[in-house]
Amino acid sequence: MGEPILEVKNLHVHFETHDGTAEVINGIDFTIERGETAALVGETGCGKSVTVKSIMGLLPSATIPEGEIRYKGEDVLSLSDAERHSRRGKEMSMIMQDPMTSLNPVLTVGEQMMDVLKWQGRPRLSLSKLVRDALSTGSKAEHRERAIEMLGEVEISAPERVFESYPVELSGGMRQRVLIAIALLSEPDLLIADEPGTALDVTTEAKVLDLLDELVEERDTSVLYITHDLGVAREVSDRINVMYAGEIVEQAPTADLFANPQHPYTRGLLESIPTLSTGIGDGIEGHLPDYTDPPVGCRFVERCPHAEPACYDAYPYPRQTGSDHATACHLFDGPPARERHESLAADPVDIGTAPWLVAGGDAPGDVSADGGTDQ
Ligand SMILES: Nc1ncnc2c1ncn2[C@@H]1O[C@H](COP(=O)(O)OP(=O)(O)OP(=O)(O)O)[C@@H](O)[C@H]1O
Repeated sequence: MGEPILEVKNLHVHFETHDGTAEVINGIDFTIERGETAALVGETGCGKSVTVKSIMGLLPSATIPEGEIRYKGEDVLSLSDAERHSRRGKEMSMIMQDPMTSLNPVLTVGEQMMDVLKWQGRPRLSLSKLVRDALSTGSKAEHRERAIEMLGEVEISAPERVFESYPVELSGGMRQRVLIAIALLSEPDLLIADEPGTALDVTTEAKVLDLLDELVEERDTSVLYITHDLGVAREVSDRINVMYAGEIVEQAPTADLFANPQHPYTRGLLESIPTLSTGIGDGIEGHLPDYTDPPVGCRFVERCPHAEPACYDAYPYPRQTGSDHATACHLFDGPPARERHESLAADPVDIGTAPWLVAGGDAPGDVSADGGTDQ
């Protein structure tokens, strides 16, 4: 195992709502190694953005009753706002989902990039430090040159013109490239990419994803990639964490996850990947549970075709189901995949073997090697 850059351990994130406490993130664990691209995959509303905003410290309305987030070994939850702010941008950077709302419409691209270069890594409201730093962080002309160079690196063909443009004057693909340029300006060690191609058409999305892949590979940047699409995760990531209703239900290296998908939810997501022949996937029937009143056992229980009574009552603690594969489902047995956290500790429950592992069993769908299902 390589050196971890980010470790999330037993993270719980709650929100107070009119209907009570929403227990959105329920004890997740995952690690990203240096230079690795990890994906967090799950359908809309399953808690991907809440997870990454917790890592970035961008959720002032949330409480974190338990858990740790370690960046380069440092416990970021114990840092002050100023200390976290100083790591954002410089150490960790984020590309948001929607390029139109992530860019400020009243500032030119150049003004927004210059702001990043001027403010990167500086704690807010520290005037004395600002004055000291002003002497050592490079001139306006140098910042301009660096920003235009970065626009060239994201393959914008007229970088000087785009530097002077307002976001509304650019196409969706150009705006997304600008966001990538801004996120990489400070050469962060960890980049969080929250569905960076979602707002684009399929061809432009593919180009933007390829470009991002190249840029992070050149820089050896670690990436946490957020997507609802397992097909996209397979293209971009070394390791996949499958998330359902605020829990990580399966994690494995990408090739292993596709060769041997285990959790019924993962298999459902695989069946949802559009196939070449039909152009559509089957989707998974049903809805996410209410976060203010989640099931005490498995959160997927109401949608699972293999649910047994025990699944309603017993929390499926993640088990080591392969040398580097973990699954949180009572159909899979194995040693605990992680340290047993008091609040979630559970004894194994025997509900038998996954039907698709039994010869002639009732498989939920034949997952073909290319990730789609044979129709
Ligand atoms: N500030 C908040 N207050 C209350 N609930 C919130 C808040 N932010 C997010 N949530 C809830 O947390 C749940 C998970 O949301 P989240 O945005 O993380 O999902 P997601 O997996 O990123 O979905 P998408 O792919 O649509 O962005 C949702 O039910 C959402 O309503």
